[in-house]
Amino acid sequence: MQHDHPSAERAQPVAKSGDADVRIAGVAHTYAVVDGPVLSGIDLTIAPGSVVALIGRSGSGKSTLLHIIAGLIRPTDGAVRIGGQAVQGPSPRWVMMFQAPSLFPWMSVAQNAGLGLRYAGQKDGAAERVADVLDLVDLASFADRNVQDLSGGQQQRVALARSLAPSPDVLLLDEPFSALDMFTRQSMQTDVRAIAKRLGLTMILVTHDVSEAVLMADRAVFLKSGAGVIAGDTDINLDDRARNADDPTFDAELARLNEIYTGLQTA
Ligand SMILES: Nc1ncnc2c1ncn2[C@@H]1O[C@H](COP(=O)(O)OP(=O)(O)OP(=O)(O)O)[C@@H](O)[C@H]1O
Repeated sequence: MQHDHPSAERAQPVAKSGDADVRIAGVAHTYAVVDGPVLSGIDLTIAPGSVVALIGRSGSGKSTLLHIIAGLIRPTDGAVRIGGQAVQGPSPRWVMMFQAPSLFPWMSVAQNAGLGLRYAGQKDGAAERVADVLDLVDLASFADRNVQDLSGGQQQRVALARSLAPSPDVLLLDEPFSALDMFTRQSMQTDVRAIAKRLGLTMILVTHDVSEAVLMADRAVFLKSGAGVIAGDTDINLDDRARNADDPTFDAELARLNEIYTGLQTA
């Protein structure tokens, strides 16, 4: 595996994503089979090119909110706009990455990465674009390999390449690294943040792991279990060089966020 350094630092002709903000206004959601709202009165504006972590305990509605932002669930109330465009369904401009990479096992790495372009109807220059995104995720030399021969972390990189190929404005991550071992997870966290920053992507990440938020995000938004409301919202002011578990400022920021999180559970 070749991820000692973030490939995002390399100069490659990868198309920049358009800087897009995400505006969530008055979003509420109730599932038909569940008593009471899962989300209520969610107002949130996310700056273009920023990385926001949605943190909350199991069942607090994080995934529901992410699915609403992705256009995979229509909210019971309220609306989401991305770069000024109303979200009314899935789009290649806002793409979601899940915990399971769901690749086609009979296809090569490059073929899987190219599927994002096929879904988006972008045929022109597809081979070059696939080569660019595979380079971006450090898999250039794996292009012709069968995805079944890759490690879990490498398969997640293929899924990331597939998501990035159509040059989305917004990348939505639903705990995508939680099945990976600690070292692979940390390199993915660092690399994905670097890639998002390089491309100008707005990124929203769902996690219940506060350290993942401190490693990856510019801002943490806390959802409160039971109420389905935003109960905390704080900037994470860390230099990228301090975003590793060995840095004292990282530890201090982690302790500060843990305190907020713990306080919300007992309030
Ligand atoms: N499709 C669905 N139909 C009915 N209820 C659902 C559905 N999806 C989620 N729920 C319920 O909505 C609530 C919030 O679920 P959600 O998955 O959004 O929370 P979460 O914070 O992402 O949890 P986790 O961290 O466990 O994934 C839970 O009570 C869950 O059981």
